[in-house]
Parts: sequence; C-alpha cells; structure tokens
Amino acid sequence: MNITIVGTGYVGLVTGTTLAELGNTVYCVDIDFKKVEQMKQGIVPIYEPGLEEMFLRNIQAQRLFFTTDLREALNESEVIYLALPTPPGEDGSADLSYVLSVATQIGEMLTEYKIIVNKSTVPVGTADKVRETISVHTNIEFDVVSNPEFLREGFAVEDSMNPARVIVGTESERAQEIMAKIYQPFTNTGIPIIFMDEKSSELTKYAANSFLAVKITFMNEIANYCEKVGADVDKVRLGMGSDDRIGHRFLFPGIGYGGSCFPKDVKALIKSGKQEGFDFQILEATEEVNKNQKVILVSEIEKFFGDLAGKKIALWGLAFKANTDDIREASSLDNIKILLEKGAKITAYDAIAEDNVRRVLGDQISYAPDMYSALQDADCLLIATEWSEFKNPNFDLMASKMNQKVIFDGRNMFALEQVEDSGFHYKSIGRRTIS
Ligand SMILES: NC(=O)c1ccc[n+]([C@@H]2O[C@H](COP(=O)([O-])OP(=O)(O)OC[C@H]3O[C@@H](n4cnc5c(N)ncnc54)[C@H](O)[C@@H]3O)[C@@H](O)[C@H]2O)c1
Ligand SMILES: O=c1ccn([C@@H]2O[C@H](COP(=O)(O)OP(=O)(O)O[C@H]3O[C@H](CO)[C@@H](O)[C@H](O)[C@H]3O)[C@@H](O)[C@H]2O)c(=O)[nH]1
Repeated sequence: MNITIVGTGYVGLVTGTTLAELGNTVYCVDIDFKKVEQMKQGIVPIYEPGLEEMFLRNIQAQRLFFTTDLREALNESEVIYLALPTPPGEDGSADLSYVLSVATQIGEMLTEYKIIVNKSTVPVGTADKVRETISVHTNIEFDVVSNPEFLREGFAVEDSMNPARVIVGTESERAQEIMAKIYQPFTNTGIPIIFMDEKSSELTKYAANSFLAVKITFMNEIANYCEKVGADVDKVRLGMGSDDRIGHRFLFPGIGYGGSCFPKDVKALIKSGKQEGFDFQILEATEEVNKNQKVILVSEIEKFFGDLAGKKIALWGLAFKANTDDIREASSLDNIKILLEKGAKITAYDAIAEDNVRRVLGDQISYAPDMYSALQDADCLLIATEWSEFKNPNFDLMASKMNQKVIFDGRNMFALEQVEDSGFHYKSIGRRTIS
C-alpha cells in the first residue's frame, strides 16, 4: 500500500520506517527542510537504537521517501498518517494547531478518497475536529481514524515492529478494512488489533500513559516512605511485582518521570477533565508528587553540604531516561536549574544527549568527554540517567578523581553491596544511606 506520514519525529520516522519494512511504499513529509535533506542523504536525525539499519535498508529498496511537498506525497497515497506534535498549550491542554493546520491543507488538496490516520496523542473529540476542519474545504469522501502510538523512545523500533497491541478507532467499515490490511502482518503473528470507536481509542492513549505515570509515582511515594521507616524499596518492589496482577515493570523508583509524553499527557487529561467539570484527583496528586520527586535529591545534597555556593557537582546523565537523546522534561534539567541558582558548578557527562543540552543551556554548565573526567575535583556525583555504562564503575578510579567521595543516585544504579566497601557516602532512593 502507498502511505504518507506527515511529521518525521520520533513517532513519524519510526512508524514510516516500520511500515516500509512491512512492504509498504512510504512518503515521509516534514516542514523542516534541513531534516528532510538529511534524511534524503541517509542520515537519521534522531538517536533511536536499531533505526538506522532499517531506515537505510528501506531507502535502498525504494520503499521509503522523504519530501517537504505534502501535495505530492498525498497524491501518491491512499492513507495519510499524522504524527505531528501536540505540545501543551499555555493552560496545559493539548495544542492541536499542528494537527488542524495539516488537516486544513489536506482538505484543500483532496482529489479522491483518503483515510487520515491520527497517530498524535490527542484529546477525545479530536477526530471529529479533524473531520470538520477537512470538510470545510472539500466535498470529496474521506475517513478519519484514531490510531494512537504506544512506542517508547529508546525501544521505538522494537515496540513498533512488535507492539503489545494496535488500537484502531473508527466507525467506518471502509476504513476498518483498509486498516486491517495495513496491520495484517501483525495479525499474522498474533498481535491483537483492537477496533473501537474513535473517542474510546483517543482516551485509551491518555489512560495508558496516565496509569503508568501514576504507577511510577506511587512507587516513588513508597520509596520515600521506605526511607522514613527503614524498609528497602528494592525488596518491596520485588515482593509487590511478583504478584502478576501488579507485575514487575514500571515499578522503578527514581527522580520522577520525564520525557515528551507522561508530563504533557497527564496535564492534558487533567485539563480535558476540567473542561467537562471533572476533577482527575489522582492525576493532580501525581503531578504534584512528581514535581517534588524530580528534585528530591537537591535537598539531600544541601542537607549534606549546607551552602552549595561554589560546590562542584559532577552530573552523570542528561537524557530523560537511558537509550535516548531526548531531554524534554528531563529531571536532569530541573536539578541543574536549582543547583545553579544555589551557586553550584556543574560538569555533566552524557554521550548521547549532550548536544541537545548544549543547545538549551550553552556554557551555563561544563561538559566532560567521559564519565570519569566529569568527576575531576568534584565534591559529589549526582546520577540523573540510568545509562548502562554507569552500572559497574571503577569506584577506586572515581575516588581518585573526586574531592569528596559522595554519590547521590537518582536511579538506584548500584546494589548497596556494590558500594558498601568503597568508602563512598551513597544516597539513593528508598534505600538505606551508606556513609
Ligand atoms: N515521542 C514519543 O515517544 C511518542 C510516543 C507516542 C506518541 N507520541 C505522540 O506523537 C506525536 C508526535 O510526537 P514526536 O515525539 O514524534 O514529535 P517530534 O517533535 O519528535 O516530531 C514532530 C515532527 O513534526 C514536524 N512537523 C511540525 N509541523 C509540521 C507540518 N505542518 N507538516 C509536516 N511536519 C510537521 C516537525 O518538524 C517534527 O519533525 C505527539 O502527539 C506525541 O505526544 C510520541
Ligand atoms: O519504572 C519506571 C519506568 C519509567 N520511569 C520514568 O518514566 C519516564 C517515561 O519512561 P518511558 O515510559 O520508558 O518513556 P517514554 O519513551 O516517554 O514512553 C512513554 O510515553 C510514550 C509517549 O506517549 C508512550 O508511547 C509509551 O508507551 C510510554 O511508555 C522516564 O522519565 C523514566 O525514567 C521511572 O521512573 N520508573
């Protein structure tokens, strides 16, 4: 099938590449000329493990094309996926301007029946809005389908090739048949394709993300309570997770959830609720707890050192989680902001996300070329991202570089036994402090 993807960010590019890998001819459209030029030259503009190989393979096979010309792509395709940004507007609600402006353009360009598939995360009722927007400009028949995306950054290729489920929201039989055809390769391998109405499909996405945000936040509160009563959150986590009604995944406490999705989607669902006179009390509490959790170690650092003016802090990890270059709503940034305000000096190391942080913070902080150089003359180390290379460090080498042997670990990277004999003061989340 010929398919157009509008927007080639994390979702659009991965979706486009995956659909090409499944044998479709895919036209990826973006307004960012520079990005499109890069992609035409075989350069993947984002860091996503496994993507480059598949991307190059499908370009070579002439199944994957890039353009800034929406009309050209539209004319070639029967199905148009929207993978456009839906950032929070000033009041926290999802900003639909990207989606609706492309809907307007599509309306003006339609010459024959098309299906417009919305992969962006959008509030309930957006399919109707897209339909109304397109209808203003055309009498030609079309369908709008909700098909939310559940991929995780860092595992985007894996999640797209082998999703837990595919949700398709449509009440049109014609659209349902075509969507079933696109996802037939998944059906063949036993992946459920769940058809439902558009509104339920749109809400499924917010409900799933918000539930996971609540799950993490609940564990962060349990972790904070563990510290009060002398329990160990790692043991509690194992004990809880062994009940398969709870499960082991997404029970890892830390310095709060970040990224381009959970914070904005929780906010947007709260806002959508308010518009109906409905209070999502659990989500409001989740937001509040998460806001504090993101910087919970700053007060620990202050408790340890007193005045932070002039203190040198090494920071391992800038990305909002491991295996991505994405720094949107990263806890590292919240910590940097407050630590700088308090007069600390920061040297950060993150091999993958450094460039993105440089664009935002410039030389407000220093950047180290490797994890050990970041520690030179540091009064303490703060760990903000769980990159694998931090998992089993040489504690002697670390000690030889640092002014003081002090670690604040926002990701519980080490088993307590790993640190026990190293002579480090080690403060993690929800576990005994070693000193
Ligand atoms: N990032 C994720 O892990 C993830 C996962 C699931 C769902 N989502 C949702 O998917 C949507 C897209 O997210 P993303 O992270 O891929 O965004 P992104 O910011 O990485 O990419 C969006 C792309 O759209 C392009 N764009 C903007 N306006 C355009 C226009 N008029 N025409 C063509 N291209 C245009 C931008 O240049 C950019 O390349 C959002 O609604 C998000 O909530 C994201
Ligand atoms: O046990 C855990 C799991 C995650 N996190 C944090 O939660 C945030 C989000 O992590 P993750 O869900 O892995 O990353 P995303 O790539 O943002 O993916 C989420 O958001 C996407 C965008 O909507 C959805 O498609 C995915 O299904 C959903 O997992 C990150 O800050 C993680 O550090 C924890 O603190 N503890």
